[in-house]
Amino acid sequence: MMTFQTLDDLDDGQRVLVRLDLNSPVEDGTVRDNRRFDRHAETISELVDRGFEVAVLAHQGRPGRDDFVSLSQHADILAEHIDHDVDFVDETYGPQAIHDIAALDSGDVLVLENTRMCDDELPEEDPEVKAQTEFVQTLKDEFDAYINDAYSAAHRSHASLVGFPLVMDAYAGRVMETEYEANTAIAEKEFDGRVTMVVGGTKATDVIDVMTHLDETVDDFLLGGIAGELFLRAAGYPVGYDIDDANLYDEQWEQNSEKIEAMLEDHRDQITLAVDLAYEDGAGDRAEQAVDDIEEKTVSYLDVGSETVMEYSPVIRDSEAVFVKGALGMFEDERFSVGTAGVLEAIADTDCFSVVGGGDTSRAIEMYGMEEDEFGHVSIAGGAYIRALTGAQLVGVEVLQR
Ligand SMILES: Nc1ncnc2c1ncn2[C@@H]1O[C@H](COP(=O)(O)OP(=O)(O)O)[C@@H](O)[C@H]1O
Ligand SMILES: O=C(OP(=O)(O)O)[C@H](O)COP(=O)(O)O
Repeated sequence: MMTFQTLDDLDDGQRVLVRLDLNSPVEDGTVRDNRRFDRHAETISELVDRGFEVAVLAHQGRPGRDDFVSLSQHADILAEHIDHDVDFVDETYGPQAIHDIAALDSGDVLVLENTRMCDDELPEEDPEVKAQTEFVQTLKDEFDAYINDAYSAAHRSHASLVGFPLVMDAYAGRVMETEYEANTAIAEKEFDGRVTMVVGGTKATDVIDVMTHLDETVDDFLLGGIAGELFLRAAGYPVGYDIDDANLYDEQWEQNSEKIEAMLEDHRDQITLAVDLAYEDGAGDRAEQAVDDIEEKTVSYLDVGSETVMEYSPVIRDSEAVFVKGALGMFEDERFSVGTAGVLEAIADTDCFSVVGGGDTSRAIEMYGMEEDEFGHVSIAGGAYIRALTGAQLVGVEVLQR
């Protein structure tokens, strides 16, 4: 199955450029530790132990969003996970970065600044185009090899993910190897019984794209989060648009409304929408409202309601396989964890085969007292894993396999 080179094929002690996915939740400017650090720490520790000189590339957030911050905090969190010094430079490939890279010694680790702060990183373009960018052309000469460990970002055709393998010796890191193996095997599985997909989170565009390709594999889509509200909007409810200065709904509605309307038209019997939603009332408490009673959206809905969880749980109990992508609510705040924790508990209580994906969503497992081994596979990938479920190749994996 696997045709890329791995760390087993690489001689020790070389100068390596390693792409990780450290994209993390950011709350009031503070980067929250999560499973991605844990997993990538294994790759970095192995490289340190084998005497490599290591420079790390990673992204954080998207330009224009609150989570678009520097990687300086990530360097500190990574250092704690590998129990070893990690340096940081606030450039990705400028003169200071090149100076610090040149000064690396055996076993040193240097995190370079957020790749999305470079003009060349975005937007998505062909690997051949990305390989010719100044970003890739400048860094390629500083290293003996490129290692991609960022399976969870491998669905993006960005310079740091697809440019380097075309111009350097390229290898898969340990996370890339294990996530690729697990997710490819899952995509090939066949289930006799009901297959359910729980769809939530903030990245509606990713999930809607994939839903349109999974309509023959998945029997029931249970919706929540931002995607769920957009589907409610398409079904005629007055929700699913931005109020205040939020930027979660309208842009994604513009991009996806036709697809959502077509999904509802062609597959209404496979799609279950929330029957109630939760919001913060004037006293700061959780309040719930039936969607049928909403006349106008005057509050931000931050979770699905308890009635919805009661409707989703029996569907999960009757399923042979359940795939989760994205949280049903803002579970980081306990008041709005009812949907996400309720659905995960229903999965943990049954014998079904399950996959929980997403850097953010998988955090809810520990936060609400569940264990990883109550689920079939907990992936640190969200969008990449559901795309892999469709059988599609991920561009970042494809270039490693050339
Ligand atoms: N209604 C909502 N309003 C605001 N944020 C939400 C809502 N529902 C879910 N979220 C947020 O979605 C995040 C997960 O989104 P996403 O990035 O798509 O999933 P993942 O990281 O699991 O792939 C969670 O951190 C959660 O707070
Ligand atoms: O967090 C990520 O994806 P995910 O939320 O689907 O798990 C990846 O780092 C990709 O980030 P992006 O969706 O901003 O390109």
